[in-house]
Amino acid sequence: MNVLFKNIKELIQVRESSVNFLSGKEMSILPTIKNAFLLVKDGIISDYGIMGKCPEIDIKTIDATGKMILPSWCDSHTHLVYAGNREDEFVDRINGLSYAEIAKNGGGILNSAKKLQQTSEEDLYNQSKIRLEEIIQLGTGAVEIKSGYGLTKDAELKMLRVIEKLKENYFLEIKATFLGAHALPSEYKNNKSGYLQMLIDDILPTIEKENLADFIDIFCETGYFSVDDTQQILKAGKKHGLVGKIHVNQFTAIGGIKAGVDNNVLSVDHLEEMRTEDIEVLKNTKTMPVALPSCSYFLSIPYTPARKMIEAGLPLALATDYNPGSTPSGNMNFVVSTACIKMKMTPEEAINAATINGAYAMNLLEKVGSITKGKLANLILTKEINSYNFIPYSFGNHCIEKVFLKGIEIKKS
Ligand SMILES: N=CN[C@@H](CCC(=O)O)C(=O)O
Ligand SMILES: [Zn+2]
Repeated sequence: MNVLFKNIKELIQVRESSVNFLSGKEMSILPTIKNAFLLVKDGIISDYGIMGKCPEIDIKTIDATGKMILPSWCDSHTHLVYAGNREDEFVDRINGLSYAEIAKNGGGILNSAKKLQQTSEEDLYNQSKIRLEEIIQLGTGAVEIKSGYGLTKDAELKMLRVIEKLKENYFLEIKATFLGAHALPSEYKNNKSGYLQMLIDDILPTIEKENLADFIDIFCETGYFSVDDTQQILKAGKKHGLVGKIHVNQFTAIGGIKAGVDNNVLSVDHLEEMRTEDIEVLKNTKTMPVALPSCSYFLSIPYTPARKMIEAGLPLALATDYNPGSTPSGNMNFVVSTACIKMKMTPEEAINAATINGAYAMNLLEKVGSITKGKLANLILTKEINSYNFIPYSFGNHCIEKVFLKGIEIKKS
């Protein structure tokens, strides 16, 4: 698709050449061009600059007077393929039960797994595509989606095939993660090593053969999977060509971050409970810390200590964690606002964390995350706003007028 955007009030996140992820002080710099044009050819960003240099060509033109353009959000952590909902557990928590107590009583991840196992692949696809279309309208142009609500070979593969089908049918970038080690199914209640062996010997070879995943993940947490389990799963995933990611330090800090770094994981996600040693171990590594503020909001647990981490020179990405239990929301606009309001990130830091650093956390930096020649024209066109600070300021709302994927305007279906 070819299109020329003219009179853009401010073109946000402009990077001459593809940068690596942003850390520490770099995160406070958000390069922009005021009164700009942006030229898209064949779905790719082809040129941009000040209006004085706008080319005179005869192609579809969009006048963006008073409006801003920024790269689409990059949401590097979701579980948006799931069956049914868990609003009953939400009420249980209001009435005083904790997330852990609900899980202990057969709720939580096992509750979602039961529902998913009983749902056909077609039904699961239809439920999931509604959520995918919803997040596209909310400005997400690249997303990672995990399995992990199957917990049997059939159901895990069903989830990954649904993700594959979403990839085929939608224009946004999608990465798939195998999260078989999300919780221990009741059939394996007293046989955790047997379950891990089943994931490794039975499911991983099929995933590799059918090319169904890019990443491998595990819930490294007290009561779920240990640091040793994490090492085992990450190593097995690597053998099958999967890059590691981990759910870690959500409720307790048990040394999982070090295990992740030792295994060169691409990202460590959650990080609500961070010790000084966890921050230290992340310094000068290629592992992206990922914060999920909507999860902290929904579960009323601590927020990832963004200021401490950025001031220690670390990078930080922001993602939604869209899932039926801890975060039934895939709204990156809310994530960016909440990061500013509750984690005291500046708008510049939050936008960098939700674009460039999110793209890095999905190995998608070559394609998305900034306005750079050669990257995909996955774009947000805002309504008329005074400054980009209005994006996080208008929390609970959003200032998106239109979204474009590969230069094509995606209208609500
Ligand atoms: N913490 C582990 N997994 C999900 C929540 C799972 C659930 O409650 O369904 C998360 O990232 O928050
Ligand atoms: Zn998660």
